[in-house]
Amino acid sequence: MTETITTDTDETTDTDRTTEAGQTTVAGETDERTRDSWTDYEFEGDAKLAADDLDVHYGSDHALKGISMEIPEESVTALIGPSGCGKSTFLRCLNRMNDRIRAASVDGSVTIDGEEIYQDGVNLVELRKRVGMVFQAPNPFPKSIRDNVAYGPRKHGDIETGVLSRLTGRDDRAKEDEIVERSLRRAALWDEVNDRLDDNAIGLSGGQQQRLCIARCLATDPEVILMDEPASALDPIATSKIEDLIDDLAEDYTVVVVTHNMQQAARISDQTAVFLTGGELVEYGQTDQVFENPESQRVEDYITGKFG
Ligand SMILES: Nc1ncnc2c1ncn2[C@@H]1O[C@H](COP(=O)(O)OP(=O)(O)OP(=O)(O)O)[C@@H](O)[C@H]1O
Repeated sequence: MTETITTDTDETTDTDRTTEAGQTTVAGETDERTRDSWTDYEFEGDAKLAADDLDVHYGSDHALKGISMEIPEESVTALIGPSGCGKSTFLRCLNRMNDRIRAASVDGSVTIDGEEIYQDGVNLVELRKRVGMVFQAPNPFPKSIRDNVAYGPRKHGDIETGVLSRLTGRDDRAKEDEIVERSLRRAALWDEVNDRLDDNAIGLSGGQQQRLCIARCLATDPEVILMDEPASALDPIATSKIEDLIDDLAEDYTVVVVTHNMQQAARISDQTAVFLTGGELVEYGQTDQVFENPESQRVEDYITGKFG
Protein backbone atom coordinates (compact mmCIF):
# COMPACT_ATOMS: atom_id res chain seq x y z
CA MET A 1 0.00 0.00 0.00
CA THR A 2 1.34 3.40 -0.95
CA GLU A 3 2.09 5.72 1.93
CA THR A 4 1.78 9.34 0.94
CA ILE A 5 3.60 11.84 3.06
CA THR A 6 2.32 15.33 3.62
CA THR A 7 4.59 18.01 2.28
CA ASP A 8 5.78 20.80 4.53
CA THR A 9 2.95 23.15 5.41
CA ASP A 10 2.32 25.70 8.11
CA GLU A 11 0.83 22.89 10.15
CA THR A 12 4.09 20.95 10.09
CA THR A 13 6.11 21.89 13.11
CA ASP A 14 9.66 21.21 14.03
CA THR A 15 8.57 18.97 16.82
CA ASP A 16 6.49 16.47 14.99
CA ARG A 17 5.42 15.46 11.54
CA THR A 18 2.35 13.41 10.87
CA THR A 19 2.11 11.30 7.78
CA GLU A 20 -1.20 10.62 6.11
CA ALA A 21 -0.71 7.07 7.28
CA GLY A 22 -0.87 8.46 10.78
CA GLN A 23 2.73 7.88 11.79
CA THR A 24 4.45 10.59 13.75
CA THR A 25 8.14 11.24 13.82
CA VAL A 26 9.61 13.40 16.48
CA ALA A 27 12.38 15.82 15.61
CA GLY A 28 15.57 14.69 17.19
CA GLU A 29 14.69 11.02 16.68
CA THR A 30 14.76 11.43 12.92
CA ASP A 31 14.27 14.28 10.54
CA GLU A 32 13.74 11.92 7.67
CA ARG A 33 10.51 11.45 5.79
CA THR A 34 10.55 8.29 3.78
CA ARG A 35 8.08 6.89 1.33
CA ASP A 36 7.27 3.36 0.41
CA SER A 37 6.59 4.42 -3.13
CA TRP A 38 7.56 7.18 -5.52
CA THR A 39 4.95 6.37 -8.11
CA ASP A 40 3.28 9.73 -7.50
CA TYR A 41 5.97 11.51 -9.54
CA GLU A 42 3.88 13.26 -12.18
CA PHE A 43 5.18 13.64 -15.69
CA GLU A 44 3.88 14.32 -19.15
CA GLY A 45 3.42 11.34 -21.43
CA ASP A 46 3.32 7.68 -20.57
CA ALA A 47 5.40 5.54 -18.29
CA LYS A 48 7.72 3.31 -20.30
CA LEU A 49 8.98 1.31 -17.33
CA ALA A 50 7.53 0.76 -13.90
CA ALA A 51 9.01 -0.98 -10.88
CA ASP A 52 6.66 -2.09 -8.14
CA ASP A 53 7.90 -3.22 -4.74
CA LEU A 54 11.13 -4.48 -6.23
CA ASP A 55 13.52 -6.29 -3.91
CA VAL A 56 16.89 -7.78 -4.80
CA HIS A 57 18.98 -10.04 -2.61
CA TYR A 58 22.47 -11.33 -3.28
CA GLY A 59 22.40 -14.35 -0.99
CA SER A 60 21.54 -12.84 2.38
CA ASP A 61 22.56 -9.30 1.35
CA HIS A 62 19.42 -7.21 0.80
CA ALA A 63 20.66 -4.92 -1.99
CA LEU A 64 17.40 -3.22 -3.08
CA LYS A 65 14.44 -2.62 -0.83
CA GLY A 66 10.90 -2.23 -2.10
CA ILE A 67 11.56 0.08 -5.04
CA SER A 68 8.43 1.50 -6.65
CA MET A 69 8.74 4.14 -9.35
CA GLU A 70 7.69 4.89 -12.91
CA ILE A 71 10.06 5.99 -15.65
CA PRO A 72 8.62 8.21 -18.38
CA GLU A 73 9.19 7.40 -22.03
CA GLU A 74 11.52 9.44 -24.24
CA SER A 75 13.35 11.13 -21.42
CA VAL A 76 16.55 10.78 -19.41
CA THR A 77 16.30 9.37 -15.90
CA ALA A 78 19.44 9.59 -13.76
CA LEU A 79 20.10 7.14 -10.93
CA ILE A 80 22.49 8.61 -8.37
CA GLY A 81 23.73 7.71 -4.91
CA PRO A 82 26.85 6.59 -3.07
CA SER A 83 28.81 3.50 -3.96
CA GLY A 84 27.02 0.25 -3.13
CA CYS A 85 23.52 1.75 -2.78
CA GLY A 86 22.09 -0.43 -5.56
CA LYS A 87 22.03 1.80 -8.65
CA SER A 88 23.55 -0.80 -10.97
CA THR A 89 21.47 -3.54 -9.41
CA PHE A 90 18.31 -1.54 -10.16
CA LEU A 91 19.47 -0.82 -13.71
CA ARG A 92 20.11 -4.52 -14.30
CA CYS A 93 16.59 -5.34 -13.09
CA LEU A 94 15.19 -3.37 -16.01
CA ASN A 95 16.35 -5.91 -18.60
CA ARG A 96 16.80 -8.88 -16.30
CA MET A 97 20.57 -8.82 -16.48
CA ASN A 98 20.59 -9.87 -12.80
CA ASP A 99 19.33 -13.25 -14.01
CA ARG A 100 22.93 -13.86 -15.07
CA ILE A 101 24.16 -13.42 -11.49
CA ARG A 102 23.78 -16.71 -9.67
CA ALA A 103 23.50 -15.16 -6.20
CA ALA A 104 20.86 -12.61 -7.22
CA SER A 105 17.18 -13.12 -6.50
CA VAL A 106 14.58 -10.59 -7.60
CA ASP A 107 11.09 -10.17 -6.13
CA GLY A 108 8.44 -7.71 -7.21
CA SER A 109 7.47 -6.40 -10.57
CA VAL A 110 8.96 -4.52 -13.51
CA THR A 111 6.79 -3.68 -16.49
CA ILE A 112 7.64 -2.27 -19.87
CA ASP A 113 4.66 -0.65 -21.59
CA GLY A 114 2.56 -2.32 -18.90
CA GLU A 115 3.86 -5.83 -19.69
CA GLU A 116 5.45 -7.76 -16.85
CA ILE A 117 9.05 -8.76 -17.59
CA TYR A 118 9.34 -10.99 -14.51
CA GLN A 119 6.96 -13.71 -15.62
CA ASP A 120 7.40 -17.12 -17.14
CA GLY A 121 7.74 -17.23 -20.87
CA VAL A 122 9.43 -13.86 -21.36
CA ASN A 123 11.94 -14.14 -24.19
CA LEU A 124 15.08 -12.64 -22.68
CA VAL A 125 16.78 -12.15 -26.03
CA GLU A 126 13.82 -10.11 -27.25
CA LEU A 127 13.65 -8.22 -23.94
CA ARG A 128 17.32 -7.23 -24.15
CA LYS A 129 16.80 -6.18 -27.73
CA ARG A 130 14.08 -3.80 -26.55
CA VAL A 131 16.05 -2.74 -23.51
CA GLY A 132 19.68 -2.34 -24.56
CA MET A 133 22.62 -1.67 -22.29
CA VAL A 134 25.86 0.31 -22.42
CA PHE A 135 28.51 -0.33 -19.77
CA GLN A 136 31.02 1.77 -17.87
CA ALA A 137 34.16 0.75 -19.74
CA PRO A 138 33.81 0.78 -23.51
CA ASN A 139 33.80 -2.88 -24.51
CA PRO A 140 33.94 -3.14 -28.30
CA PHE A 141 34.63 -6.59 -29.71
CA PRO A 142 38.14 -6.97 -31.20
CA LYS A 143 36.57 -6.89 -34.65
CA SER A 144 36.00 -4.28 -37.31
CA ILE A 145 33.85 -1.22 -36.66
CA ARG A 146 31.30 -2.63 -39.11
CA ASP A 147 31.24 -6.04 -37.40
CA ASN A 148 30.68 -4.40 -34.04
CA VAL A 149 27.64 -2.48 -35.19
CA ALA A 150 26.23 -5.32 -37.29
CA TYR A 151 26.76 -7.88 -34.51
CA GLY A 152 23.29 -7.61 -32.96
CA PRO A 153 21.23 -7.59 -36.16
CA ARG A 154 23.26 -10.55 -37.48
CA LYS A 155 22.86 -12.46 -34.23
CA HIS A 156 19.13 -11.84 -34.14
CA GLY A 157 18.83 -12.94 -37.77
CA ASP A 158 17.68 -9.52 -38.94
CA ILE A 159 20.41 -9.52 -41.58
CA GLU A 160 22.11 -12.39 -43.40
CA THR A 161 25.52 -11.78 -44.95
CA GLY A 162 27.35 -15.11 -44.63
CA VAL A 163 28.59 -17.34 -47.45
CA LEU A 164 25.46 -19.47 -47.24
CA SER A 165 23.19 -16.46 -47.59
CA ARG A 166 25.17 -15.32 -50.65
CA LEU A 167 24.85 -18.78 -52.21
CA THR A 168 21.13 -18.88 -51.53
CA GLY A 169 20.56 -15.33 -52.74
CA ARG A 170 19.46 -14.01 -49.35
CA ASP A 171 22.42 -11.70 -48.90
CA ASP A 172 21.44 -8.57 -46.99
CA ARG A 173 24.61 -6.55 -47.55
CA ALA A 174 22.76 -3.38 -48.55
CA LYS A 175 20.50 -3.67 -45.50
CA GLU A 176 23.54 -4.15 -43.29
CA ASP A 177 25.23 -1.08 -44.78
CA GLU A 178 22.09 0.90 -44.08
CA ILE A 179 21.87 -0.26 -40.43
CA VAL A 180 25.59 0.37 -39.84
CA GLU A 181 25.43 3.89 -41.28
CA ARG A 182 22.18 4.79 -39.51
CA SER A 183 23.43 3.53 -36.14
CA LEU A 184 26.81 5.25 -36.43
CA ARG A 185 25.16 8.51 -37.46
CA ARG A 186 22.73 8.28 -34.55
CA ALA A 187 25.68 7.72 -32.20
CA ALA A 188 27.44 10.79 -33.65
CA LEU A 189 30.37 8.69 -34.88
CA TRP A 190 29.77 8.30 -38.62
CA ASP A 191 31.77 11.36 -39.69
CA GLU A 192 34.80 10.13 -37.76
CA VAL A 193 34.84 6.52 -39.00
CA ASN A 194 33.00 6.24 -42.31
CA ASP A 195 36.27 5.90 -44.26
CA ARG A 196 37.55 3.05 -42.08
CA LEU A 197 34.63 0.79 -41.28
CA ASP A 198 36.78 -2.29 -41.75
CA ASP A 199 39.45 -1.16 -39.27
CA ASN A 200 39.62 -2.85 -35.90
CA ALA A 201 37.50 -1.03 -33.32
CA ILE A 202 40.24 -1.40 -30.73
CA GLY A 203 42.16 1.32 -32.61
CA LEU A 204 39.52 3.94 -31.78
CA SER A 205 39.90 6.38 -28.88
CA GLY A 206 38.05 5.62 -25.64
CA GLY A 207 35.32 8.15 -26.41
CA GLN A 208 34.90 6.80 -29.93
CA GLN A 209 34.78 3.24 -28.57
CA GLN A 210 31.99 4.22 -26.20
CA ARG A 211 30.01 5.88 -29.00
CA LEU A 212 30.60 2.70 -31.04
CA CYS A 213 29.12 0.68 -28.16
CA ILE A 214 26.12 3.00 -28.21
CA ALA A 215 25.85 2.49 -32.00
CA ARG A 216 26.01 -1.28 -31.42
CA CYS A 217 23.17 -0.96 -28.96
CA LEU A 218 21.12 1.22 -31.35
CA ALA A 219 21.58 -1.23 -34.24
CA THR A 220 19.06 -3.65 -32.73
CA ASP A 221 16.47 -0.89 -32.57
CA PRO A 222 15.90 -0.74 -28.80
CA GLU A 223 13.17 1.28 -27.09
CA VAL A 224 15.07 1.73 -23.84
CA ILE A 225 18.81 2.32 -23.37
CA LEU A 226 20.33 1.56 -19.98
CA MET A 227 23.70 3.18 -19.35
CA ASP A 228 25.90 2.31 -16.38
CA GLU A 229 28.28 5.23 -15.83
CA PRO A 230 28.87 5.55 -19.58
CA ALA A 231 31.34 8.43 -19.33
CA SER A 232 33.22 7.68 -16.14
CA ALA A 233 36.22 6.24 -18.00
CA LEU A 234 36.41 9.16 -20.45
CA ASP A 235 38.18 12.52 -20.57
CA PRO A 236 36.13 15.76 -20.35
CA ILE A 237 35.82 16.28 -24.12
CA ALA A 238 34.70 12.70 -24.75
CA THR A 239 32.36 12.98 -21.75
CA SER A 240 30.79 16.10 -23.17
CA LYS A 241 30.13 14.31 -26.49
CA ILE A 242 28.46 11.42 -24.67
CA GLU A 243 26.32 13.87 -22.67
CA ASP A 244 25.23 15.65 -25.86
CA LEU A 245 24.45 12.30 -27.39
CA ILE A 246 22.35 11.21 -24.41
CA ASP A 247 20.38 14.44 -24.67
CA ASP A 248 19.81 13.79 -28.36
CA LEU A 249 18.85 10.13 -27.89
CA ALA A 250 16.13 11.05 -25.41
CA GLU A 251 14.10 12.43 -28.33
CA ASP A 252 13.47 8.88 -29.50
CA TYR A 253 14.46 6.55 -26.68
CA THR A 254 13.89 6.13 -22.96
CA VAL A 255 17.32 6.53 -21.40
CA VAL A 256 18.16 5.44 -17.85
CA VAL A 257 21.65 6.35 -16.75
CA VAL A 258 23.62 5.56 -13.61
CA THR A 259 26.14 8.21 -12.74
CA HIS A 260 28.36 9.07 -9.79
CA ASN A 261 28.72 12.56 -11.12
CA MET A 262 26.01 14.80 -9.71
CA GLN A 263 26.78 17.70 -12.05
CA GLN A 264 26.37 15.28 -14.90
CA ALA A 265 23.02 14.07 -13.57
CA ALA A 266 21.90 17.69 -13.21
CA ARG A 267 23.04 18.50 -16.77
CA ILE A 268 21.60 15.56 -18.64
CA SER A 269 18.52 14.25 -16.87
CA ASP A 270 14.85 15.13 -16.77
CA GLN A 271 14.27 13.23 -13.55
CA THR A 272 16.59 11.94 -10.89
CA ALA A 273 16.25 9.01 -8.50
CA VAL A 274 18.46 9.10 -5.43
CA PHE A 275 19.35 5.76 -3.87
CA LEU A 276 21.09 5.76 -0.52
CA THR A 277 23.03 3.17 1.40
CA GLY A 278 20.89 0.22 2.26
CA GLY A 279 19.29 -0.04 -1.16
CA GLU A 280 16.46 2.42 -0.60
CA LEU A 281 15.05 4.84 -3.12
CA VAL A 282 15.02 7.93 -0.94
CA GLU A 283 13.92 10.55 -3.45
CA TYR A 284 12.62 10.67 -7.00
CA GLY A 285 11.38 13.62 -8.96
CA GLN A 286 12.14 16.29 -11.50
CA THR A 287 15.89 16.84 -11.55
CA ASP A 288 15.70 20.57 -10.73
CA GLN A 289 13.44 19.84 -7.80
CA VAL A 290 15.65 17.06 -6.42
CA PHE A 291 18.80 19.16 -6.65
CA GLU A 292 17.40 22.52 -5.60
CA ASN A 293 14.77 21.54 -3.10
CA PRO A 294 15.10 17.93 -1.98
CA GLU A 295 12.47 16.62 0.40
CA SER A 296 14.88 14.47 2.34
CA GLN A 297 17.59 15.76 4.63
CA ARG A 298 19.77 12.77 3.76
CA VAL A 299 19.48 13.60 0.08
CA GLU A 300 20.36 17.23 0.74
CA ASP A 301 23.40 16.09 2.73
CA TYR A 302 24.42 13.78 -0.08
CA ILE A 303 23.94 16.40 -2.80
CA THR A 304 25.81 19.06 -0.86
CA GLY A 305 28.69 16.65 -0.33
CA LYS A 306 28.27 16.09 3.39
CA PHE A 307 28.65 12.36 2.76
CA GLY A 308 28.99 9.91 -0.08
N1 LIG B 1 27.25 -9.79 -8.36
C1 LIG B 1 27.07 -9.48 -7.07
N2 LIG B 1 27.18 -10.44 -6.13
C2 LIG B 1 27.02 -10.16 -4.82
N3 LIG B 1 26.73 -8.94 -4.35
C3 LIG B 1 26.62 -7.93 -5.24
C4 LIG B 1 26.78 -8.16 -6.64
N4 LIG B 1 26.60 -6.98 -7.29
C5 LIG B 1 26.34 -6.06 -6.34
N5 LIG B 1 26.36 -6.63 -5.11
C6 LIG B 1 26.11 -5.95 -3.83
O1 LIG B 1 24.88 -5.28 -3.91
C7 LIG B 1 24.97 -3.97 -3.35
C8 LIG B 1 24.62 -2.92 -4.39
O2 LIG B 1 25.61 -2.96 -5.41
P1 LIG B 1 25.48 -2.11 -6.75
O3 LIG B 1 26.67 -2.44 -7.59
O4 LIG B 1 24.15 -2.30 -7.34
O5 LIG B 1 25.59 -0.64 -6.18
P2 LIG B 1 25.97 0.70 -6.94
O6 LIG B 1 25.20 1.78 -6.28
O7 LIG B 1 25.78 0.54 -8.40
O8 LIG B 1 27.50 0.83 -6.59
P3 LIG B 1 28.68 1.54 -7.42
O9 LIG B 1 28.29 2.98 -7.54
O10 LIG B 1 29.89 1.35 -6.56
O11 LIG B 1 28.78 0.85 -8.74
C9 LIG B 1 26.39 -3.84 -2.79
O12 LIG B 1 26.37 -4.22 -1.43
C10 LIG B 1 27.16 -4.86 -3.60
O13 LIG B 1 28.26 -5.36 -2.88
